[in-house]
This record gives sequence, C-alpha cells and structure tokens, in this order.
Amino acid sequence: MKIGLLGYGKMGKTIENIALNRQHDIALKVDKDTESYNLDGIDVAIDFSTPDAAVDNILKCFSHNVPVISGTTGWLQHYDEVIALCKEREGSFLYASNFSLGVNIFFELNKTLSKLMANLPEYTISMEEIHHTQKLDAPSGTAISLAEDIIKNSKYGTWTLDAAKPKELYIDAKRIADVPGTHEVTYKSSVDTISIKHTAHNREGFALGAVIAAEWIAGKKGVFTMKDVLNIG
Ligand SMILES: NC(=O)C1=CN([C@@H]2O[C@H](COP(=O)(O)OP(=O)(O)OC[C@H]3O[C@@H](n4cnc5c(N)ncnc54)[C@H](OP(=O)(O)O)[C@@H]3O)[C@@H](O)[C@H]2O)C=CC1
Ligand SMILES: O=C(O)C1=N[C@H](C(=O)O)C[C@H](O)C1
Repeated sequence: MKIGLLGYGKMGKTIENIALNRQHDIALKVDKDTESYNLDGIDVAIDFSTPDAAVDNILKCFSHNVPVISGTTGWLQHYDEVIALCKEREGSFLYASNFSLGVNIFFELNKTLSKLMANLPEYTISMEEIHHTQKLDAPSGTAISLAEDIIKNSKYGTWTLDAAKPKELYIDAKRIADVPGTHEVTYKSSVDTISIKHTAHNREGFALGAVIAAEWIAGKKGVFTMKDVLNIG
C-alpha cells in the first residue's frame, strides 16, 4: 500500500517505521515546510499534524478521492462540517482520538463503569491526563472522548479544566517532559475510591493502531471509527 504521511513529527516517524515493517511504501511525507503536495497514487493518507493543519489536510484528501485517517487532536470544533463534507463527496474518513488497542479497550471499560456508577450520586468523578510538554492542546482528545462517555451517564453537563467548577466534570491536564500519554478516571466518595487508568509506555501502540486502521480503510467508502476496525464495544 502507498501511504501518505500528513505530518512527519513524533507520530509520523513512528508510523513510518511500523508501516515499513508491514511492507508498505511511504510515498509522501508532509510537514510544516511543505508548500504544496500531490496525492496522486496514494492509497491511504494518515494525518498526524497539528490542530490548525488537520482540517485542510483532510479536505484535500476528500477532493482527491484518497481515504484518510486522522489522529490529530484539537480540531474537533470542525468535526461535524468535516463529516458532512465527507458524505457529500462520498469520501472515506476515520478519526480516532486514540488509535491504541489498549485505549480502545479502556474506552469500553470507562463506558461500563460510568453506567454502573450512574445512580450513585455520592461519588464525585474527576479525570487526570498527563502528556509531554510539546503537546499543543488541552485537554487531550482521549480525555475528551472519555469525558463525553462519562457525561452521558452522570449529573455533569460538560467537562472543565477549572477545578473551581464543581458542577462540571473536572479534567486535570498535566504537562510533564517525555510522558507519551496517561489517562485516569476516578470516582471518589467519603468511604472509598474507584479508579481506572491507562498508561502508554511509548508511541508504538498509537502508531500500530493507525497503520491497522489505514490497512482496514483502503478501498472502503464512508465515515468510520476504531470500533469498526477493532470490532469491539
Ligand atoms: N490519535 C492518536 O492515537 C494520537 C494522536 N496524537 C495527535 O497527533 C498530532 C501529532 O502529534 P505528534 O506527532 O506528537 O506532533 P509533532 O509536533 O511531533 O508533529 C506534528 C507534525 O505536523 C507537521 N505539520 C505542521 N503543519 C503542518 C501542515 N500544515 N501539514 C502537515 N503537517 C504539518 C509538523 O511539521 P514540522 O515538523 O515541520 O513542525 C510536524 O511534522 C497531535 O495532534 C497529537 O495530539 C498523538 C499521538 C497519538
Ligand atoms: O499529543 C499526544 O502525544 C497524544 N495525543 C492524543 C490525545 O490528545 O489524546 C493521544 C495520546 O494520548 C497522545
């Protein structure tokens, strides 16, 4: 498969190694200095760029009829318009806030736990996410996905980064050098604490999931999620 890497930073380079090991060609590498790029002959594009660049990259793939998967976070205020354009242009698109198998299992655990806790208002829920200091967005896309699933089954109407808003689900977004990505959800009452936690040890799980998703979407049309790829949940 000929892969185009839209974004060739920490994730783009990790994806390149895994894709080459799985016998794919990296036919295009795009970074901030790329003035324009040509998608001719690309089977699937993989976007791990920046919050400001992701939407343009994705729309360009729709225009050139190239299936695209995106792991870039921090652009979700445009998600609905991107999906509408994908459908209008009969494109192929998959966004995941986190491509790792472990986090996708963690998403399912989080949903199950939130349903079990739905009628127990004595528990206060909070979240913590920790990432490296180069990360541009906060909270992480993964934390937003977890929060949205918790909110559906809780008294909270929205999430917040402000600990002084007790009616909202608090996400403590910490930035510490070299941390690839840690997420924890905690339910606390006066008598006990329940918590679930996922810790990424490196970026390889994210990158392998992205390459598996790229292999899966090749030749398909539509809007997909990692649940379609992994057949879980
Ligand atoms: N969904 C998931 O599983 C995961 C998602 N992420 C997300 O992926 C994104 C990238 O992460 P990471 O690789 O760590 O970040 P990096 O900062 O290491 O890489 C970003 C890359 O995007 C490039 N870039 C900047 N502008 C453009 C543009 N207009 N078009 C194409 N590329 C551009 C940068 O170029 P230059 O090098 O020249 O600056 C750089 O190569 C982030 O949003 C992050 O949150 C990260 C890990 C897992
Ligand atoms: O920027 C990162 O590094 C990561 N970003 C994703 C997110 O925002 O959730 C996924 C992962 O946690 C690493």
